[in-house]
Amino acid sequence: MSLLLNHPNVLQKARNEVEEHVGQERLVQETDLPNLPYIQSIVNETLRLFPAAPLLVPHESSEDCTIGGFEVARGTIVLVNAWAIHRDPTLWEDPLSFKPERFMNLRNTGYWYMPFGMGRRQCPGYGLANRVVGLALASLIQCFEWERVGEELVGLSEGKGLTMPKDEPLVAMCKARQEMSHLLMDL
Ligand code: HEM
Repeated sequence: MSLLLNHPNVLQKARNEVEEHVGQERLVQETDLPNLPYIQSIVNETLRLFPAAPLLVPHESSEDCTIGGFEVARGTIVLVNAWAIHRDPTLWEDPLSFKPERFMNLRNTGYWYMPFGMGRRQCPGYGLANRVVGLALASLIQCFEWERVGEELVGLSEGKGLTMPKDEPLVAMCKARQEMSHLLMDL
């Protein structure tokens, strides 16, 4: 939401997608998600810039190996800096900009995108997490108008903690959309 408030054009594009594929006569539901690739791209792009586990979780190498020219002995604890990989300018064009479009029609993200880790110990909850976050975001966009509290952009600085919490909690203005009030009143 913070990124969307700072990029109203992206928010508008996401709303257009929901309007086009879901409309105003019913609430968005899980089965709509495959038809909402831009919403999914917003989730992907957010997790690229702000991965919830920036260093993933510690792994232990099960055998001697070489990673990027470094010899890693068996039994070494290895931390993968997904945050740095996600912002590497040799892997991403304009890496610090919030551009959900970069994930549209991208079939394979390769080894440079790993908000849920990778391989055998990849997060088993990633499908559930993507659906829950995508559906929550789509619902917030479908049902409410969102605005910043002032001219100033929402601060995106990171607080302390392993999961990169926001430094300051988000404060925003939101109101139910007139067009959706007939559905919201029945909830
Ligand atoms: C946006 C939400 C989530 C993010 C960003 C996330 C991210 C991650 C990451 C980075 C790992 C470590 C992968 C590695 O070893 O390198 C992990 C592991 C794990 N996650 Fe998630 N996760 C999310 C939601 C969930 C949910 C909803 C569940 C369960 C329903 C879940 C269950 C697990 C479990 C059990 C592991 C340990 C897997 C293993 O070590 O074999 N996660 N997650």
